[in-house]
Amino acid sequence: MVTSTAPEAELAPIEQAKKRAAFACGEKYVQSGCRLGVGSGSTVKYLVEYLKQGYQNGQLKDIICVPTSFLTKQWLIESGLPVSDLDAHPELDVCIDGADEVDGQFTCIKGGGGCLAQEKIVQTAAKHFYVIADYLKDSKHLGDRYPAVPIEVLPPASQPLLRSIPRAEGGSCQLRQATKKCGPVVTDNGNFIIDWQFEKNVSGRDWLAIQQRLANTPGIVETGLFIGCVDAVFFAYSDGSVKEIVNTKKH
Ligand SMILES: O=C[C@H](O)[C@H](O)[C@H](O)COP(=O)(O)O
Repeated sequence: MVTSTAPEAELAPIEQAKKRAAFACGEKYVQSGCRLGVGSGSTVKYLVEYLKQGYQNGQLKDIICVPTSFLTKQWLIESGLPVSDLDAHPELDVCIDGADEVDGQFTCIKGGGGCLAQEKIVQTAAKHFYVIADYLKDSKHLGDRYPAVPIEVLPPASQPLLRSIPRAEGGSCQLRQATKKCGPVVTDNGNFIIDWQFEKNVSGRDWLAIQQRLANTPGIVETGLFIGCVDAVFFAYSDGSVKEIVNTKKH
């Protein structure tokens, strides 16, 4: 078992939860020789810390890390971990990523940090997909915790899509704006993000059908809906416990 050397007591409770989820998942599903997709976001940062410790102390040998974003790639490089890509390693053993929300059917919303298209590509290349999350992401119904589905779009399609998505699916759409730059957020792929605020409390919503309609719409690159792909979620709770919830439908 790889142990943490970071002063966990100094972390805020929510950060402690993220770290526990990441370390628990790493301990169970990352072994020497693993070809690993490494997701994006603040929870994944702790996974990178876990990998760094294991790699440096020799408990994780010959691992290959395929990042899902520019920032994750930088973290991996700074940590001295072996970084590759899908050109060199098109098939991965495992992908581990965070999420903005995970519902009772293991459907996830991702992309709150603007990363979703590369995440989905890397996830799809992996045999197994594990989500690491703190207790704020655990929901019964999608939308209980996170208010919108991020959608990556080609810039020339953004204005028509801001109108056509709510017309077709209800709710409302906003072009995500940058905070320290004038204008919209630009993704790692040079695209924009539309946040689709869907209507809440719609019973029996078919997320798969919605995903398929959106994915078939010209100009939409990918959505932050991850459906039917999660093997297990590691939720870390405020009492310090971590629970692995296995998706029995995938096993
Ligand atoms: O765009 C970002 C990614 O989809 C993240 O995995 C997701 O937003 C969760 O990030 P965090 O661990 O920071 O809550």
